Amino acid sequence: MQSGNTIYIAIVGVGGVGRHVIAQLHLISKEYPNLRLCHISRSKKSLYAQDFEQPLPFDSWEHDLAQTGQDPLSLDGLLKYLASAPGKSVVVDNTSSSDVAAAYPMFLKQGISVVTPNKKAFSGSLELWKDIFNSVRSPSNPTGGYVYHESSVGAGLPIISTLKDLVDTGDEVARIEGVFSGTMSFLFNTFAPVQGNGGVWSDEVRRAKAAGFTEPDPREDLNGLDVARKLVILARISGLDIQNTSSFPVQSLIPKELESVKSADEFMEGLPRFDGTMASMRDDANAQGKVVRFVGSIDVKKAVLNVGIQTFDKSHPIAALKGSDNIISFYTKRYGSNPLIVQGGGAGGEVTAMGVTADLIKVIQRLS
Ligand SMILES: NC(=O)C1=CN([C@@H]2O[C@H](COP(=O)(O)OP(=O)(O)OC[C@H]3O[C@@H](n4cnc5c(N)ncnc54)[C@H](OP(=O)(O)O)[C@@H]3O)[C@@H](O)[C@H]2O)C=CC1
Ligand SMILES: N[C@@H](CC=O)C(=O)O
Repeated sequence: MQSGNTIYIAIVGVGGVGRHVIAQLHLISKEYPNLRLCHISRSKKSLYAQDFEQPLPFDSWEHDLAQTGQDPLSLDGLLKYLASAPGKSVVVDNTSSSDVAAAYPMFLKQGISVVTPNKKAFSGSLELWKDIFNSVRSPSNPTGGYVYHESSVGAGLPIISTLKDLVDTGDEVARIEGVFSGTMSFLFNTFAPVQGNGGVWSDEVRRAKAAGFTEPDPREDLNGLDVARKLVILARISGLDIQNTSSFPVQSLIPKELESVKSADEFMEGLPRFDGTMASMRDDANAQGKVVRFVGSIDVKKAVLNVGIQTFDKSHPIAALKGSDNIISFYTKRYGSNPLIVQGGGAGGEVTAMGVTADLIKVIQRLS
């Protein structure tokens, strides 16, 4: 028999991030013996512990999912299943699905906590944002679940927690700016390096996808929306009521001619035709001793957000980034003209899963 203190974990999505979350849960399971893996799903298959007595294995799940996986439960079905658990439960959403994101209030209202790197809920409609945070456990709502989404901005980097700490302790955040996309960082660092020749744009996009930096559909990175989503999340935490990603200018790097192609594969096939355009932009900047980089900024005081390409002197810290690094600067009243800066790998399965697992540990500690 499991005690009421047992915490049941349902993993939704086992791609680049989700599989590392399970591996990291395996690592921490000795420290948290009350943790049970009860459900694992991908888009077309799922596994679940029928009666909660036999938890799913942390090691052989992939084989079991392939061999004995069943049709996934609907989101309502997952809610009913978790609500019947003989203990507390947490949904870990490792998808980029808007449908799963829209279901967070439903889970939270039933006392089921949510941990996720998925940006869709927090950057979607302001109504959904409010519904989520009104459903979270609080003194006035003691039956709600907890929600944590650190990895929705900066992967495993402490961006959301840092901003929340600044806001909660009464600092005045004036401006947040930097490189918010691991994919864009990798692309521009390799395609337009400070020294030496850069690569070919479409080849670098393929490499970013193969490294697990891009969104499931890399057009979501190249169209600027991934960065725009992150800015919406940070702006809302800073106190701005941003309606959605259409509320401010977002520069897209999707060539006009490829805007209407249906699949990501078709897009990748067409992309090499535009390598020359990207190379000209790089070479123009280089001729002025500069490099191009894809950045975002939030002027919190003026409620102005911007996403797009800018040129930087080769000596600028943004020009010197390596790999998939993000660099995010918080200008606040307390920090004055020397911003608080967070920098490091901003994409990839393992580092993103670290942020998710760390959030999960916070939930486990609060529920235990
Ligand atoms: N990769 C990164 O560096 C970072 C990613 N993130 C976020 O993490 C999330 C996951 O990214 P990543 O792992 O790279 O993406 P992947 O495409 O590698 O994995 C997505 C997983 O979600 C599954 N899935 C999709 N829709 C559903 C659904 N409705 N129900 C159940 N499973 C579903 C997919 O199923 P199937 O296997 O069948 O395709 C797949 O297993 C995204 O929201 C992304 O924005 C955040 C920060 C960094
Ligand atoms: N595709 C995203 C993944 C993390 O959010 C990125 O490249 O930053």
